[in-house]
Amino acid sequence: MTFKFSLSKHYTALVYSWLAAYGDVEEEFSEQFGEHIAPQTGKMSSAEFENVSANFLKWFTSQPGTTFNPALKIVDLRDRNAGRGIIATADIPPETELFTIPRSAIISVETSELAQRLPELFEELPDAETSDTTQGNGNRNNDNDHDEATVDLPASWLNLILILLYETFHHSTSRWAPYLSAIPSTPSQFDTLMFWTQNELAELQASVMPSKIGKDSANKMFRERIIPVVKKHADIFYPFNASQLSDEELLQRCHAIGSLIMSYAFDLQPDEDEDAADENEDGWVEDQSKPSTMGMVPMADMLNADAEFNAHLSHGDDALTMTSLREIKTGEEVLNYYGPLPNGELLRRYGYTSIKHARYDVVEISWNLVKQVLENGEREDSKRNQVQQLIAKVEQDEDMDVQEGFLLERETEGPNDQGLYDQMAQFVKFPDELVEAVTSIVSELLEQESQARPSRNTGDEKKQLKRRVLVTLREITRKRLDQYATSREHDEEILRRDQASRRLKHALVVRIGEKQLLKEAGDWAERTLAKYREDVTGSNDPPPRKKQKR
Ligand SMILES: C[S@@+](CC[C@H](N)C(=O)[O-])C[C@H]1O[C@@H](n2cnc3c(N)ncnc32)[C@H](O)[C@@H]1O
Repeated sequence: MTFKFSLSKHYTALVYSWLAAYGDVEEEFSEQFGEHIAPQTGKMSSAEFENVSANFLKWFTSQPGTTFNPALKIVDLRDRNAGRGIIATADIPPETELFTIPRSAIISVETSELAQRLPELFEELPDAETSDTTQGNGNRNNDNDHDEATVDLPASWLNLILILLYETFHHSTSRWAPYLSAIPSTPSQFDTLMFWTQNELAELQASVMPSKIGKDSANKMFRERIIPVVKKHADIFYPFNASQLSDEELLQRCHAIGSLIMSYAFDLQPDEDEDAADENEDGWVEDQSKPSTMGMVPMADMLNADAEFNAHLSHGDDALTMTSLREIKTGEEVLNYYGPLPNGELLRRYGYTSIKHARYDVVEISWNLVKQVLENGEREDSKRNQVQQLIAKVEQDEDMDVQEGFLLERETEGPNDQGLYDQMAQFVKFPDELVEAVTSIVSELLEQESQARPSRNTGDEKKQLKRRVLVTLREITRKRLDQYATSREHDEEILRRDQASRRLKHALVVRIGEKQLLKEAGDWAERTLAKYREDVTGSNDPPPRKKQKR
């Protein structure tokens, strides 16, 4: 069986890591556009909510070529902050067709009225250069310095933003009206990091996630590449006689639509039997060399998701089909998969966290922190000078590329073909590049020491080196943990009390996950060190220390 990796959401997620961005947009949607904006699901009564779901389902099933398994039901999951979702109302066997969406029902360049009215727009937009991406799992030079991610959107993104601006401006006459009413459209409906206040973001403590939001460059992008297009073609974008939005209002509309695309849109791959994607040994297709267009896929985006999931979307020539991967029991939620994302990234892109995604948590270690630990490891000035010289040498070594920083992560396999995991994720090693850089510096230091005091040579230089490297790595995890204002235990206690706001809970899950990973990395260094401790004597290994945090 061949899966598209992350069931297509992966590309969306990657693309959005270019966008990575949204201003602290207050909810200021103009009254004049109220009629075009879907009601806020958060504030809707249950009856209204059900009504919107029912209208959407009726519209969906009336589209030529759609199917919807009668053992499914769209439900209100707002009591657990999960919006709409789909559950099974009867046991569903594996490999059962859940629903089918013909390509003609998807909102994309192929189906868009805007693309028919202004075809030149969709030929004009060149792909933006992706000079600095902020991909979630990539290494990045960051010392919790909160530098801003820069943003460049590929054409498929810009195209879909224009198309959705058009459709939402023309909501009441859009052929997707009942669908547009069922998906979010205002900033207050998103919990993605773009819409968090500074105080809320501060709850992420030393996580690098706030630095990845990139709202300034998103603003720039919208101002330069979207707003001028809408203004130039105002007669087409706005319904007849409708008043036009100010630049600020348009900017806010772009932010909401950008967030919608980030958390709802799919990349529309060609028929998966035809394309040339690379399939790995587990049957997961990990990359698409050239993702084609992006689209909003009604019903497929009503599914919530988790790291363990039970449904898969396949891309056929004429239609996309959602299929069960294993038995889905009565009452169980049908779940999609957004990819191997750490909770920080899940929160940034999708506005929620899940304990099952903790296996993918990561912690970034900046080169600055590594330097600090190496320098502080030496008490004498002369030795510190030596270390600084060695650090400078490593920094000039292009092969090492240390400025990018390093990523701590666990070893973990992907989900199996039932959407489950066969093994636990485990921390098994520090990043090779980090070990290499530290080893290169420590080995030269030891060499200099042994030349200065040949009488102290033990003949066990290799073990000595290994040990000093491990001590440094352990110290790096401690210093990185110190950058967080509170202890993991303290955070867990707040979560346990269950009185935190929704966003604080998400922040807690992210920072607890990162602290937990740092603990596992430190414990791993400690355990490995124990193997060498008895053999080697005479080092400046600082004694284990306990620092109390609140
Ligand atoms: C494609 S939509 C899924 C449908 C969505 N629940 C709705 O009401 O329209 C993706 C969004 O659903 C929410 N979501 C998805 N999976 C979730 C989960 N496991 N728990 C909570 N919220 C989830 C997040 O807000 C995410 O941005």
